Amino acid sequence: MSSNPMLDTALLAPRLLDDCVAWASSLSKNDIGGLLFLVTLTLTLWNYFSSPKQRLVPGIPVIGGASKKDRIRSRERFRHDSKAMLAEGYFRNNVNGGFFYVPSPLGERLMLPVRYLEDLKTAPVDKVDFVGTFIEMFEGKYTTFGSRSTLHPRTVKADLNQHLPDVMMSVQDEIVECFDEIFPKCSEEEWTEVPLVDVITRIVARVSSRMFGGPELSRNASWVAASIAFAIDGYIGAQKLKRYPEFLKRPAARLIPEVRNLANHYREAEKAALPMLAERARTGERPKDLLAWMQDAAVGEETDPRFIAGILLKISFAAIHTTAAGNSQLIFDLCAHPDLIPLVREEYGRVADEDGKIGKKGFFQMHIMDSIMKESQRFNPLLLVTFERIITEDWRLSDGFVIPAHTTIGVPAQAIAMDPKLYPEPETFDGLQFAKLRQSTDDPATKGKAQFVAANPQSMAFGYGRHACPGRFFAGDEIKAITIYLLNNYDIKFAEGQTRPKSVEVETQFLPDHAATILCKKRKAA
Ligand code: HEM
Repeated sequence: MSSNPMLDTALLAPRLLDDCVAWASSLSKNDIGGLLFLVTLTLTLWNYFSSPKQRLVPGIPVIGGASKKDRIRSRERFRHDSKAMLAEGYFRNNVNGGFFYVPSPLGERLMLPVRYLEDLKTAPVDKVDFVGTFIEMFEGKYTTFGSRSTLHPRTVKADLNQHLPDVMMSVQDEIVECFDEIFPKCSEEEWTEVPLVDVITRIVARVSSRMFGGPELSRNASWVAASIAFAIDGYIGAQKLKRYPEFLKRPAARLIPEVRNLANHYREAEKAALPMLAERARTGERPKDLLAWMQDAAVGEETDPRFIAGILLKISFAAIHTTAAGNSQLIFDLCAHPDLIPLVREEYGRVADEDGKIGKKGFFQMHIMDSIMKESQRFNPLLLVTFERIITEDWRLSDGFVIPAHTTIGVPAQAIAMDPKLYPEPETFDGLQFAKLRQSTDDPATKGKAQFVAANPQSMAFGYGRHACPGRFFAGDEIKAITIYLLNNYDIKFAEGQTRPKSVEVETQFLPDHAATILCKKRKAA
């Protein structure tokens, strides 16, 4: 035998192959079934043992029990009963500042007491990884979800927020057109049943597109449809992929229709954005929209127009279904508490400009609407857990506690919002409580904390720190503008005997019920 191992393998390979072919042709059907099973098992085990493993910190309570069997059961339970599990963990362990693990299909997530947020809020992104949680949740390796580019958060923070008053003027024009074209036709006499979440999602997609690329983009029906479908296909595609072991996900992704559709959505985004970018580059025209700000702020690979078109889809994922969910929940709450509706209409009368539009000051002065939005979000936030991050290296907190590498951390945002230490009667819906708080104090910090857009350890719906949602100021004004247009032009209510639709739990997500409807009637012109 040669002493060169490479050569040995090369010499052996053809014989091995011949032997294998001879052996395989001698196998019966049953043998082949057994062989396939063995190969799958080996690859699954290899995949299991070769992927980074989470280490649990001893002594930290695990919701549902710490034994392997309990954890496997609890991981399944988390798919549809996450809210109760998180509340159990928070109220049993966290009130006095304890950590707890909540098992989930992704593994045991470590829920942190909020006092550690200060230690982590500006941690380096390669060690305390925000985008990684998206990539995991939405199978980003195969769906492209979860971009590490900072172009969109950068421009939303620096440009959109600065130009918000101008943007909101054209957004309000878009809302009028949207209701004309999208909202079901209603009469002044009869109540019409409206599938709320679907209608609001289509309106929010159009309105957001106006902010992304002006009327040219918002009137592009193919783009608007792609921006809605991108999130839905990505979400369903990711759920389907999760059924496969890691080594089978790539081939499976090629067969799952929703994942395959994503390429069409990218094509649609390019078809819409590339001519606009080219025209703007040619003329030097700079309208006040996200596309123009991204074109100006792009550096390096970000300057590729196809890259910008892709980011446009990713920002629509961050902006559309999130805002539509919040807006739908608010409208459900207004139907459940109809006494609040005249107060909102009166407030609008006080703050609106002469032309009926709401300006920068007007949006800020809508304390009643803002308060109801915050209360609605306290009960039904989009996410039960926020501040989700993957710890990539052992991370020592200021008091010496070490979070082991490969741990997904988070904060049980919705459970915190139900803490009687923070809210005197947490289970009672009081739409005006934040407006009263703002009125009752001169302290700017307390007034600030009572706002819908506040992001602090008591109000975690928009996350916290370095990655706290930069789009929340736009989302807040957008929800106000859409809701006030609805209330000014329609009466709304639930059908006789209908109760407030319950939100649907899907792991950490808490989604408005898509099947729920409300009744609408056109208001008589004054
Ligand atoms: C009510 C609607 C919305 C909700 C509930 C929401 C919620 C969130 C949450 C929880 C985060 C993660 C924060 C963290 O973990 O610390 C986030 C991040 C983000 N959101 Fe929103 N969001 C909403 C609307 C929007 C809108 C309208 C935009 C765009 C205009 C937007 C753009 C973003 C971006 C770009 C990030 C990532 C920030 C980063 O990478 O640093 N969001 N959002």
